Amino acid sequence: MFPIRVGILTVSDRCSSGETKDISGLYLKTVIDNAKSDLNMVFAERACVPDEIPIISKFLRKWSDDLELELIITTGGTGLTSRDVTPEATKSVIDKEATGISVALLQEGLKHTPMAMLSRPVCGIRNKTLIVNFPGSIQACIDCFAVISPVIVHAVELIRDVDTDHRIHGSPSKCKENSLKQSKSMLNKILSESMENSLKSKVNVEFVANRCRTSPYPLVKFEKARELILDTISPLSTMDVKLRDALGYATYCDIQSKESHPPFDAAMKDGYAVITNDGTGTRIVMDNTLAGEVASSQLKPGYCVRITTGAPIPLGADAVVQVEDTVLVSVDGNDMSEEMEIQILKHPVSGQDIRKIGSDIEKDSILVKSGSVLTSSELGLLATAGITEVTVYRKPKIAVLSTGNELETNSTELSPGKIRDSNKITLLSLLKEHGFDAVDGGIALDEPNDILNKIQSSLDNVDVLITTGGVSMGERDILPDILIEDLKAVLHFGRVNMKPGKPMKFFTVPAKHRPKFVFTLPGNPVSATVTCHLFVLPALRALSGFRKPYPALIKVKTASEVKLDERYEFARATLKWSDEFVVPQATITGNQVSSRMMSMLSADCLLYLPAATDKVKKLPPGEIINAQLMRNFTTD
Ligand SMILES: Nc1nc2c(c(=O)[nH]1)N[C@H]1C(S)=C(S)[C@@H](COP(=O)(O)OP(=O)(O)OC[C@H]3O[C@@H](n4cnc5c(N)ncnc54)[C@H](O)[C@@H]3O)O[C@H]1N2
Ligand code: MOO
Ligand SMILES: [Mg+2]
Repeated sequence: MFPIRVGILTVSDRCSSGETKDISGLYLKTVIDNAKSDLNMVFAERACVPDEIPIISKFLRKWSDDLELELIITTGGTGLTSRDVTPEATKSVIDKEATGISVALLQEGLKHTPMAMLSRPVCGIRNKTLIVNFPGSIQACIDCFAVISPVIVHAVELIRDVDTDHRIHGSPSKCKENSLKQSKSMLNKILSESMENSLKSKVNVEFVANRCRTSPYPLVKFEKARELILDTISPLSTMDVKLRDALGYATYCDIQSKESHPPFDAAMKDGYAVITNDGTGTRIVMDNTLAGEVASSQLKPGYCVRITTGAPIPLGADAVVQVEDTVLVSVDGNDMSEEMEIQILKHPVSGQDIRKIGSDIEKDSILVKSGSVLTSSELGLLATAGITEVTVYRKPKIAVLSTGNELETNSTELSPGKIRDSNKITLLSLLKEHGFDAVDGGIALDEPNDILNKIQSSLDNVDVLITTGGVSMGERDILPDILIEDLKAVLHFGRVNMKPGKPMKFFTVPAKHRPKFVFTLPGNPVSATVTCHLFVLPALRALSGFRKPYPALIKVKTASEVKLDERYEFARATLKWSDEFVVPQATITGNQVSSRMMSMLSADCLLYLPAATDKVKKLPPGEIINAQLMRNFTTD
């Protein structure tokens, strides 16, 4: 059958006055344009009219009577407000109602929201034209189009009395589903482009034959790239936080103890506070002091005070004798409720089992240096010394943006040519593992305007943007051009002589208060993860005021021969400790191709493998090299 010509009539006062953009109409047009052959439909007419019955019905009549369109989809004006009159206008022009379609639309809507029951779609036939009412929202249009598209061809054939033995229709085929999925991904583009104030990129992707055939970005050494990043970065502003909110932050200044600890001479044992000169022998128990109390009387010769660990030493006492070195001599009264006399078995030494005031922490001593990361230990120490609030560097706000036309999320089944966006979850989680929260900046299509708008909307809200994909030599690897041409970004380096991660770039983008930092990581999942470890995490630490931004390297021993690459390589390896080895033994995790996340999975560390030279092309087994740990170790 001939393709079905579709008219799209948007009914909305606000759209027709130009107050808002007709996104739903644009979506329906795009879905039809995109899926011509799959759905056997072509876009024919589109208009946007106010919520007025005479105007709506005029268009419906004209498109049916004069243009003889097979299908008219209206969007908008189906609700309950006094201005919603699309169903009335539709009723006024149709000859027959197609109630089943209305029911199907309502059923679909109700799956998503009970609000769908407030829509009053009317579907019917005028002449040979099928007219269907969709609600105005973009989500409703997506859902409703998915519902009607599998039956439309057949419906039109029936309306036109076509010999249906030869009809081109059927159940919703894979092909149709795929077209719809693709249109959904186009929707992102439509939405970002039709947003008010959306930016238009200057980058042109049309003249592909014009592209550079060699990379314009010089290769820099790994160490140089790291240096360029840290030279650009200075810590962000500071803030005062309560101790319990300070975990993982770096201190702005040296922190001094406000108090001595212990704040008094304290017992280190449960026993008796004594006078050393009394030596061994019997003592009268004159008092007792629990931790938290202060003995009321001064100790006299021949007496002792029962004491618990942590309790203040009574005046006059100069040693504590642990209870194990004493025996009971007599009790006070007939029950065992109170000790009267005890015997000291061992001669005490002056100062024995007494923690002197300030022996753990001296008042005014420096407890934590500026730029130290606050872990549980620092926080415990500060709490001990009477610190309740600290000034720390704030951590950067971060967004992670994936780029690529091929990326799909949330679909149970992938469309042809598509893959899942795995970089997003990897990077968000990696950052979190290292104490940095980041937000999802979405997915940008490899389209200049979409990339520009997605970058800009992230940059509006963050200090650091991390992107993946679109930075190598492909015709749609346009991310760097957009940053430079549209956002006036300063490129600090454009390629690094390393494997994986060669096309990684680092930019600063001028902004009102302070520049924003953009790390454009390669799209290959391993390259993105490894460059995040090696460049992004140290940069985030530096921004957060960490005095030591780089992870420490350990020495490891190669388990077998390692072939060296011409680039400095960061191979993923597992580590094995054993009593025979002085250093752990590193075994590379199989194929190290940059797309293979399996190589990261069991890896304990990144091996720092030097680049091959004319003389050295491989490392023998047992060679000692540097490695960066990637996880905490536990054992069974
Ligand atoms: N002619 C040349 N081609 C390539 C070169 C080169 O020097 N000359 N470099 C290669 C290297 S090395 C790398 S690494 C990649 C980097 O490519 P891009 O950063 O431009 O990334 P894309 O082309 O967009 O994607 C590459 C690869 O990764 C997949 N990908 C992208 N995003 C994701 C994601 N979010 N989740 C999962 N997988 C993703 C994408 O589908 C591609 O397969 O370029 C080489 N080419
Ligand atoms: O530099 Mo790429 O990251 O090797 O695959
Ligand atoms: Mg590419």
